[in-house]
Amino acid sequence: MPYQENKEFQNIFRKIEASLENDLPFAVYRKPKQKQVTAVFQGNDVLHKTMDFEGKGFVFAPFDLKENAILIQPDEVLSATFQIGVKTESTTVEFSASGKEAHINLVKKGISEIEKGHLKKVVLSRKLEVDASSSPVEIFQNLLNNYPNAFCYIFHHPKIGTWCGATPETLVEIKDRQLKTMSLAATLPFNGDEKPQWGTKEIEEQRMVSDYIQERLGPAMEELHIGEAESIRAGNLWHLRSEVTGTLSSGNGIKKVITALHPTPAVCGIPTQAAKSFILENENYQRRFYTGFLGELNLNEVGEASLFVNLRCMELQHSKATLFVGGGITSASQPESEWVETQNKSKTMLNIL
Ligand SMILES: C=C(O[C@@H]1C=C(C(=O)O)C=C[C@H]1O)C(=O)O
Repeated sequence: MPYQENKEFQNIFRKIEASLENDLPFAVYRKPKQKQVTAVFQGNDVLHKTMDFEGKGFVFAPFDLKENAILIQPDEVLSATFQIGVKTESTTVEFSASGKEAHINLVKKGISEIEKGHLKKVVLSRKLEVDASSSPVEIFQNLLNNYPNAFCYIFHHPKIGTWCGATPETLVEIKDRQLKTMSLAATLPFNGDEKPQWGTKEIEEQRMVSDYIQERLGPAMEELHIGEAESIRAGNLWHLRSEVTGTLSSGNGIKKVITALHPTPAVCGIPTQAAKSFILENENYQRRFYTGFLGELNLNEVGEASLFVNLRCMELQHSKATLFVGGGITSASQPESEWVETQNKSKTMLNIL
């Protein structure tokens, strides 16, 4: 078991190991920039679903909501402070070119749909399989140690599988009708302390996400404010992000906000339905929970939610890990660069395996 002095934390780790052994559902997570780790354990293996988002617990929703959002019921909730320990040595990751041709062809097809005027933006992704010698608990501890600014989680349900990740993207936080979200898009590699130089492609791509949030969320809000775009670092990458804040109009709740926002153009495209159909018909695999969302639902109080987009994530199966990576395609995209971008994104998980 990974070492943490804190007794509460050791207890959580032991319970994770016991739940994995007994094949019982749980979710353990730490919110961005916080020290507290929360663990939600369900006492039986029933697969609970929530469609109205009125359930209470930890929600784990797929990209395509038709497949239903899973809810881990909070039969036992524990929390502990996590002391950040040693970062994983950053090793040079050996990339595999497997899947390159298929991804490049997919991106070319996406660009051609955009050129024909059927789409403005589409997010295209792929999966890659690698060996994972560490245990799920060790992998989770590596995520906690390496990505303090991300939402780090591990999720297990015997009927769904084991997933974990460190996502930089908030879907939405709602408390007392106050809402917070973000408009996140565009990617450049992080090289030392150099500030990223954004081109018009990236600036335009992020503005499209902000415009979408304004358009979709605006009608449900008493007021909505979208901040200036700024560069934020996520592991070995830079992104462009605007903070979004506002007050929900009375009568509008979590379901309304989720329906308005998910799937955002940061993970799907514009227009939403056409981009989603293109993704479902053309990507070479099933996304399942990648680019879905996850987090607290009515857990501390009814009407409160703290939800994150499931990016920089992987599914763990025995000693294999399946990683999921994608990127936004616009008319200015170049297939080869989009391939490299997915390789760079895969480092977030490859670095800690
Ligand atoms: C789709 C992913 O990331 C999203 C796509 C981005 C982009 O196109 O530049 C940037 C951040 C995320 O909104 C992913 O990490 O797999």
